[in-house]
Amino acid sequence: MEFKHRSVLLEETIEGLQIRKDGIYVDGTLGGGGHTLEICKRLGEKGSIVGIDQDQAAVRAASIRLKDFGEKVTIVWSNYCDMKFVLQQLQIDKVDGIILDLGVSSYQLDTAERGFSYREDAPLDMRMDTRQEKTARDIVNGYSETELFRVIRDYGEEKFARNIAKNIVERREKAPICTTGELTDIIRSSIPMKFQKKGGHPAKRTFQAIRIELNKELEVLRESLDDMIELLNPGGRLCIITFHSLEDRIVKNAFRKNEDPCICPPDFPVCVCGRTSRGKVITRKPILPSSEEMEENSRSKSAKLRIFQKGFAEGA
Ligand SMILES: C[S@@+](CC[C@H](N)C(=O)[O-])C[C@H]1O[C@@H](n2cnc3c(N)ncnc32)[C@H](O)[C@@H]1O
Repeated sequence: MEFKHRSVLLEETIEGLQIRKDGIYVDGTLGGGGHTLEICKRLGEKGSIVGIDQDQAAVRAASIRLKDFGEKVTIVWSNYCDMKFVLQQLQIDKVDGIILDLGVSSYQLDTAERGFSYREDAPLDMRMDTRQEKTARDIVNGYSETELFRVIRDYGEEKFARNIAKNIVERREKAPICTTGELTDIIRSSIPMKFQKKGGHPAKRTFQAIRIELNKELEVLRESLDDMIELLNPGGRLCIITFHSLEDRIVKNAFRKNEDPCICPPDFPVCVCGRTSRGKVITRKPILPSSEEMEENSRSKSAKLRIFQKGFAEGA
């Protein structure tokens, strides 16, 4: 199947990165290589980019799409939480810009057998990295009712999480739940009809929740942001596109924390507040897609871009 994905907030992100011709950049969520391609076009002879994705299909597709840029691009099949290690292996100490365009690609959603979509019947999988053993099927059939409730409520912000968790547990007592179609039927039967007409497909929030839990999307993001800021050269920028409020909150708070200066009294011998201003937040309010983009690409509707710039002096 052809790798189809329309890059979101493309111009805004490229502008936000303030690309230097001789700079080194990292795309931590390479996908189809849409953002990386635009960065490559703006790089001079000495500039380069490292593209990372944990999905092998994305790595393959981007390698083909970006082949004309030769050694300017290095593509790595990895998780962006290992960015520091990946760069160490490539003998790169600091970079001039990092981009993350979070979530799933259209290719992942539209490839039925990957099991991300509630629109088609396929095995319950949802792994971004197929080297991982655990799948969505293990969560649906293995988590306790309380754990399922927590995941669906917290990561899906689903009003009917309790009902859905209860019905999953009831159904799997008869036979394991193996397909996206079976799960979608259970979700439908757990949400009162009048609520199914609002807020998109009734299974959307529960599928999102299980995907986030399985791929540890929020933990990985939370634990990687400080490292990424650390990896930037002075003046370097971190641009992050999020697709739901849970991700956006993590990014917003991490950026703020890295902007706030130390608040310890000046006579304290060591810092106890744990804050050191490492730069500034460029986007007080997130950048949103234009109405034209939202109209042309419905997947962009929930996108938000936030930008952080590394300071020229630590603690400044
Ligand atoms: C929205 S797509 C990126 C699309 C890309 N910017 C483009 O324009 O073609 C998100 C990609 O990030 C990857 N991804 C998500 N979380 C990741 C992680 N923690 N580490 C590496 N890749 C990740 C997914 O596999 C997916 O291919």
